[in-house]
Amino acid sequence: MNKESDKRIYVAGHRGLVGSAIVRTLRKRDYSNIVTRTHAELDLTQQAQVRAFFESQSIDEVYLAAARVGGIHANNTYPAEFIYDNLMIEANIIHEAWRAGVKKLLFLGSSCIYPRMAQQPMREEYLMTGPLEATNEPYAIAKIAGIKMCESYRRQYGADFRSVMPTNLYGPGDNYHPENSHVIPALIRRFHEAKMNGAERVLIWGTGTPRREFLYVDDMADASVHVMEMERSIYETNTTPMLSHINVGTGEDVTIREIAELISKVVGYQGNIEFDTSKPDGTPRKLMDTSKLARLGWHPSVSLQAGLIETYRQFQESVTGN
Ligand SMILES: NC(=O)C1=CN([C@@H]2O[C@H](COP(=O)(O)OP(=O)(O)OC[C@H]3O[C@@H](n4cnc5c(N)ncnc54)[C@H](OP(=O)(O)O)[C@@H]3O)[C@@H](O)[C@H]2O)C=CC1
Ligand SMILES: C[C@H]1O[C@H](OP(=O)(O)OP(=O)(O)OC[C@H]2O[C@@H](n3cnc4c(=O)[nH]c(N)nc43)[C@H](O)[C@@H]2O)[C@@H](O)[C@@H](O)C1=O
Repeated sequence: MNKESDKRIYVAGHRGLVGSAIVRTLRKRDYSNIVTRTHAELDLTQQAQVRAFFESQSIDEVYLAAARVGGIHANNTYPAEFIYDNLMIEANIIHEAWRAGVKKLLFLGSSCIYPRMAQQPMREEYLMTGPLEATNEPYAIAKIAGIKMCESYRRQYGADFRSVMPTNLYGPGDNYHPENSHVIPALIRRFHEAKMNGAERVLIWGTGTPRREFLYVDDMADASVHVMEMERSIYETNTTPMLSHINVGTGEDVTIREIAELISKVVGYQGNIEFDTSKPDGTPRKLMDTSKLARLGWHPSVSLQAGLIETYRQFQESVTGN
């Protein structure tokens, strides 16, 4: 290998929201040797397939952005798939990457690892200090297992396996399924369809009072590469062997009512917004304390309004074709 940018980097989940943004970011930074496999080519829940992949590919670094992902309804309806798939994907990739001598790995967790009623903003050390939110507990338990696997392989084997905890993400390439998606893509689609059909009202799930922190996916990809490019000694000085993850977010949150109003404006919908309180609210608030990553030199660059405008533009282009 002649130079840094030639190293073989495997991006797991490269067709997803975050994986595709990580690939875009790596290419922009002139990394030329990016390895990808579709779900059909490599089922990451299958250990034998994952072992054969790592044994044959001489991978230097891994971004682990493959996972079973969904919004509040999907997490609540398919808990078995959310815990099983995520545990298997993480266990297979982390273990087989270590066996094959991968030099560096980044695991993507989620802000739902923190206790439901955690003090706000949530600092990295609040992990496992209280009960989790019920609607996504199985997914959160799998994500906590991923963090602990990275810590364990670092402690026992000296593997340079790192973890970042993203807040709620959105952006081009999201999943726009009407029920199983996250709130931003769900509402972009609902407001867009209401505008096209001249509907008088749009229903928003829950009370509208929960607060969420939203980060544009290209910022997330940039933060991921920032954490991977950091010197090992800097990562280790800023984490501990038993608490080695780093939060990624904007440090600001809005209510679901506010995000609904903003999306309706961006889409240009003129009707009414109403709330369906038979649907769950989930965690009342999950605002990240992002001061650690800020001290390490990373800051978000895309505002919520600018990110929503670009996301809606791409939704119209790629999903609806108008
Ligand atoms: N979106 C968000 O708001 C947040 C996401 N995260 C985390 O970021 C990471 C990326 O999420 P995101 O990009 O949103 O998710 P997506 O669902 O958009 O992408 C996940 C990718 O993983 C692939 N995948 C899933 N299961 C398998 C499997 N068994 N074998 C091979 N590939 C598989 C999917 O392929 P296919 O579609 O073909 O199955 C898809 O390309 C995840 O770890 C997630 O937990 C964290 C916080 C918030
Ligand atoms: C990233 C994160 O995503 C999930 O957690 P969540 O933060 O609850 O994510 P959500 O985007 O689905 O909902 C946010 C809020 O928005 C409200 N809401 C209104 N109307 C719609 C709506 O139409 N769809 C959805 N999905 N939510 C809606 C909804 O009731 C809730 O109050 C985790 O399971 C887990 O996967 C995880 O880590």
